[in-house]
Amino acid sequence: MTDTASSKIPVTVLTGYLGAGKTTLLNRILTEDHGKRYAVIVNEFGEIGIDNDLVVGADEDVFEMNNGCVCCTVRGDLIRVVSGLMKRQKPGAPAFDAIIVETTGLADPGPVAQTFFVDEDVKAKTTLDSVTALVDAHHVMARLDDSKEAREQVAFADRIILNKTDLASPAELSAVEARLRKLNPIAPITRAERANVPLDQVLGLHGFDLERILEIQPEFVNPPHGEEGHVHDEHCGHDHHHHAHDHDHDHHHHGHDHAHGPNASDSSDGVSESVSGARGHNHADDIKGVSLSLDRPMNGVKFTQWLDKLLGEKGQDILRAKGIINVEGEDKRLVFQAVHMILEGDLQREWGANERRWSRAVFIGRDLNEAELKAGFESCAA
Ligand SMILES: Nc1nc2c(ncn2[C@@H]2O[C@H](COP(=O)(O)OP(=O)(O)OP(=O)(O)O)[C@@H](O)[C@H]2O)c(=O)[nH]1
Repeated sequence: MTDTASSKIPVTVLTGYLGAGKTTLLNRILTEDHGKRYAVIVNEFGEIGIDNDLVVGADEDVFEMNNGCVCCTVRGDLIRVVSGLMKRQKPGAPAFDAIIVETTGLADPGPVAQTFFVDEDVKAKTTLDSVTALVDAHHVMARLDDSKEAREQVAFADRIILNKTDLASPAELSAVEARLRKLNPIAPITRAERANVPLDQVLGLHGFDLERILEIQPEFVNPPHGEEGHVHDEHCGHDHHHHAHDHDHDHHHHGHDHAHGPNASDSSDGVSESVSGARGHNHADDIKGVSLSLDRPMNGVKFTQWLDKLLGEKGQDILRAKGIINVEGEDKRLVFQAVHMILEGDLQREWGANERRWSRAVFIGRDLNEAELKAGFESCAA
């Protein structure tokens, strides 16, 4: 590949399933004393900006791409944001040393990475440095079983960070590593707690390997179906007669069914584990996000009890929950985070004088009862 990488802005894509530790790593990168300027692009699930607010020093250079359906809209959004960033560059004095893209936990990193090869404008100005996958050592085995996205994220990575090692035994960690190796025999695996990896293992790797990606996704540099330049071939996997590409763009829903080609096939006992059939693209697993908000202050005790009970009862199905709560009588924002039943919460910075003081939360999971969640959330009002 000919690449005048030095003059192009390196892009690091952070991937990894819901709750794996992407934001934790991002915050580490942004707070470390490196004297560099990073532009951050956050792609979040659900229509209420929460991730954006959980990124430290988020005032300036964080760009949000807010969409439920990553696979279809992310490329347009990303091109728009990256092009916008480039306009802020002055000749000879780059405004940014690097761009970091945090993808949603439900995303196949393919379309994001693809953007840097397919769009001419973006291609001319940026270079994909690496795709780094965060893995939750405690939950990943179950997710590799039931989620094609989780498998894709691992398979696609140039580097894997096996995070949350504090939540797994040495034997479990070895078993996880063996499984990751089957999906991705090449990417170095680094163990980490709270994503404490040296930054030189994440940034400036020159690690993106197009050759390898073309083995996993032969369609990688072919613009998607329906876009200019798309070439139909045997990898396309579409049924052109029933072009079942009509997902509803209701942002509460990620349960759309793309029916692009064969479904995931998983053989966990083979030598290598396959991600899916060629370009299989099926999110039929009925995962959806429910966004909740309330302008009235909340009773902190009621809210905590409600959340504990909810996670205790439905934690298996709640893949991820997080929120920022306006607690009555409290000047600080209560931030909570959950991955299944593992809940963390603490009071973080004070509400700003001009900040809208409201509570908001997002729950992502299977079979979520939106009406029940909403009623429960609102019953915590002070
Ligand atoms: N015990 C433990 N918890 C961790 C570790 N790393 C991150 N966490 C916690 O795991 C939760 C999820 O971390 P995030 O960094 O928000 O995960 P994420 O991948 O950005 O999540 P999404 O963007 O929602 O997919 C938070 O509560 C973190 O504090 C770790 O190494 N050990």
